[in-house]
Amino acid sequence: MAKVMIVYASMTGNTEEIADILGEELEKYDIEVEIEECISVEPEKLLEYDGALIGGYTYDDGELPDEFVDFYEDMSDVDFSGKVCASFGSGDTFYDEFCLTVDLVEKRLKEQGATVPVEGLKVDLDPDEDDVVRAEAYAKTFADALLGK
Ligand SMILES: Cc1cc2nc3c(=O)[nH]c(=O)nc-3n(C[C@H](O)[C@H](O)[C@H](O)COP(=O)(O)O)c2cc1C
Repeated sequence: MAKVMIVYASMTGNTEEIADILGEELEKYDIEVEIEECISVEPEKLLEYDGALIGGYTYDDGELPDEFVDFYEDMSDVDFSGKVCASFGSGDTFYDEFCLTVDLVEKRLKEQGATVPVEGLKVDLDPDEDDVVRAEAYAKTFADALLGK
C-alpha cells in the first residue's frame, strides 16, 4: 500500500481543514495517510513515505508561518528524488502576496528533486464547496502520479 505523509502549519484551522480533506480524498484511492503538524516532524521523515503533501498558511504580508520556518529550511538538506510531492495552503486574497507559502514550498520541493505532479492548491480562507471540488481534482492528479496511473 502506498503511504503519504501530510504535513501542515495552521494557526486558525483553515490549512488543517484542507489537510483533512486531502487526507480523506487520498484514502479513497487506497493510499495510507498520516497527518502531522510541521512542529512534530522533520523533513527527513518524509523519506519513509512514497510521497508527501506539505501545507502552510501565509502570514505577515508574504511570510512563512514562524513555526514552519525550521521545517522549510531543513527541507534543503533532504533529497526528495523519487518522491511524489505537492504543496497546499490557505491565505487571504485581501493580501498582495496571496498564499506565497504554497509557492515557496512548491519551489523548494522541485529544487530538492521531488516529482511535483500538480500545482499547489491555494484556498481563500476556509475551504468552501468549490474549494472541495478543486481539492478532489488535486488529490486525484496526485494519487494518479503516486500510483503510476
Ligand atoms: C497578520 C496577518 C498577515 C497575513 N498575511 C497574509 C499574506 O501575506 N498572504 C495571504 O495570502 N494571507 C495572509 N494572511 C491570511 C492568512 O493566511 C489566512 O487567514 C489563513 O486562512 C490562515 O490559515 P490557518 O487557518 O491555517 O492558520 C494573513 C493573516 C494575518 C492575521
